[in-house]
Amino acid sequence: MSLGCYQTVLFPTEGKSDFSSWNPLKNSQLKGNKISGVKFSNFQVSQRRKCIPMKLKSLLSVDSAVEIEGKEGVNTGSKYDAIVIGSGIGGLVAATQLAVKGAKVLVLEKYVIPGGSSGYYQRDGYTFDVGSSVMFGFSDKGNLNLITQALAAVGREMEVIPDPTTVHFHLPNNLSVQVHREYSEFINELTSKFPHEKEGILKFYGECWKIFNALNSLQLKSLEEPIYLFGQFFQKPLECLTLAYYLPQNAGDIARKYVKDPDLLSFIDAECFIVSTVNALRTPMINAGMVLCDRHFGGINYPVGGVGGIAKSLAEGLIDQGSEILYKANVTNIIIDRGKAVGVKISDGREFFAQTIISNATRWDTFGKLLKAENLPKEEENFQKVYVKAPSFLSIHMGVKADVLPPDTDCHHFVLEDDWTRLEEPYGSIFLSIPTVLDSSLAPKGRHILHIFTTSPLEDWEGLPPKDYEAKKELIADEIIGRLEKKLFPGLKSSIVFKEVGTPKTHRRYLARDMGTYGPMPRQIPKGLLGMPFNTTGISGLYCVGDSCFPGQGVIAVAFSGVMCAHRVAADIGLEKKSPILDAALLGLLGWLRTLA
Ligand SMILES: NC(=O)c1ccc[n+]([C@@H]2O[C@H](COP(=O)([O-])OP(=O)(O)OC[C@H]3O[C@@H](n4cnc5c(N)ncnc54)[C@H](O)[C@@H]3O)[C@@H](O)[C@H]2O)c1
Ligand SMILES: CC(C)=CCC/C(C)=C/C=C/C(C)=C/C=C/C(C)=C/C=C/C=C(C)/C=C/C=C(C)/C=C/C=C(\C)CCC=C(C)C
Repeated sequence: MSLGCYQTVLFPTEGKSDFSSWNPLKNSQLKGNKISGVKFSNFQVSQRRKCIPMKLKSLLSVDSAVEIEGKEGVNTGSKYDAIVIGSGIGGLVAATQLAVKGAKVLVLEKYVIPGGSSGYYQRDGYTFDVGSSVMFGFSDKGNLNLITQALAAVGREMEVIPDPTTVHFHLPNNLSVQVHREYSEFINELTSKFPHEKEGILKFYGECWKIFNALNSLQLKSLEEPIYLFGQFFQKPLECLTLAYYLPQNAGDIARKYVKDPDLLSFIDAECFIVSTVNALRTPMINAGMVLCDRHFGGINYPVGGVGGIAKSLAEGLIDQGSEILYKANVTNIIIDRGKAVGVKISDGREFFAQTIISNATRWDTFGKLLKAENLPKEEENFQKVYVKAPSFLSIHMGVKADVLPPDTDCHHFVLEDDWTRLEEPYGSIFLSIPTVLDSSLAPKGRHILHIFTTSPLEDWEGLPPKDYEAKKELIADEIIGRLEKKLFPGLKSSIVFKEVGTPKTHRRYLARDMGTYGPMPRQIPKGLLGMPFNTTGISGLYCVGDSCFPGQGVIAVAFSGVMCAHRVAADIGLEKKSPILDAALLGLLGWLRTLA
């Protein structure tokens, strides 16, 4: 089965390459501005693979993007309906949703391929996901399969491989829990470890299902658009009231209503930490409900060929709709005219203008770098009071000899060996994904990919001379790998055939995220999702999309923020119904509610 084409893209790690001299296409088959040849992989169907009937239409060739780079196709003087700064999944979903509503959109991306933290890179026959490989919202059922829906909106489908186990936890006191795809199997496994808490387990996860079912019954659009929101309240009053009830609540408080065992509460903390980088007491209950159930409802599904295919397909679909993407376009300023955002300037001096500007950069980057920090709107001040930047990550991408993994090894692991208090500490918890367990085509024959990551603050890596920086990378990576060798895979170190380490500086540089942050996290105990801003900002014509918008971190979460953003922008530029009076009332109400957080 042919897979489509891959361009070899390098994702150099800090200290190895200089960005200005970096030629990302040097290993590809590019000639001039065109891809002249592509690499097709033949698939070995993994035994665990059971494809959901979605056919892979294409993984994008980047021809169109490269042509745009040749300046054809982009009308720098003309007005677009929207300019999107950044092509992370949030930005791409906003852009494609707007394009299918009839808007003319220009996406400006600093890097050479789309996707941001959902991008990919290739080395020595391996295709590595830059970030996580745990894909929620990628099934063929319900209303919450937002990744599937975003692709379908622009006529794209991807073949996916169902993951039988979302994650295998390896926790203190030798607690090992596999989160099976089948809900009943997961509950059986958890209650077998905590038989005295069976009722509490059923009640806590039962509340998660109440939220999930309410969410899954709604048509998801902008919660900042009153005609839609009131319409949903009218059509589904119970479901909307359920969501309104849980909106200001956190998962940890609800867990404590039913569960007393401290190890079980710590397990629920670990469940939440994976999706919010904070413990359950600080994780909004709506987000917990969403992810702790979607993994059983639609299941976790891995895209054949790697996560990078999602962004590539969206970018291709966007261009099909008559909109445009310009790569290596580093936006340095948002242009404001009489208080309204009207355009952007990129680092080579070119300016582009549009009716609306949508920033997929983080709010810290948008309001700290692309706009002058002294003009920080009140709303943003409030956001920065309630949310801080989550730490960045140290990531290790490795190729290993396949025989080091025992048969039936799960794809995703979370490791915290001895001490629950280290859960949120830097280098405390280890995330491990082995996507080749599901899709063997991502690595050369007889090899597996191990993608290991752990939280790490940027401060740990600043100010080091290059030699010390390299030595520190080796030292910390060696320690993390050693822990995995001891806990999971004896002989791991000697099985390594490829290894590349990325630090928070790498994340900052190549994902253009302030401090290399993973996303926003609440400064203290939040009021659930109440304080999380939506897409409009204090500046007319300027919108934000991505993980510093409601509902926060996560690929599916930023996809939802993209859907919401496109709807709100479409209403504001006349492509969807709008009521100025109701708008003013709802936006005022939402602004006031956020001040309560
Ligand atoms: N790190 C991980 O492990 C990982 C992996 C996959 C997904 N995720 C999830 O994805 C979420 C982030 O998605 P997202 O859509 O918000 O953003 P993103 O950070 O993935 O993408 C933002 C994009 O904007 C571009 N950009 C930023 N500033 C720019 C500028 N000034 N000019 C031009 N381009 C610019 C970046 O290059 C990047 O491509 C995270 O919350 C995380 O949960 C994380
Ligand atoms: C006032 C008002 C407006 C109100 C009204 C009421 C209502 C109606 C409401 C509504 C609401 C809604 C609709 C909401 C929604 C929500 C959602 C959709 C959410 C979502 C979420 C999601 C999330 C959070 C996700 C996340 C995820 C993540 C982060 C992931 C990650 C992963 C990783 C890191 C990986 C791991 C790995 C290993 C283990 C290896």
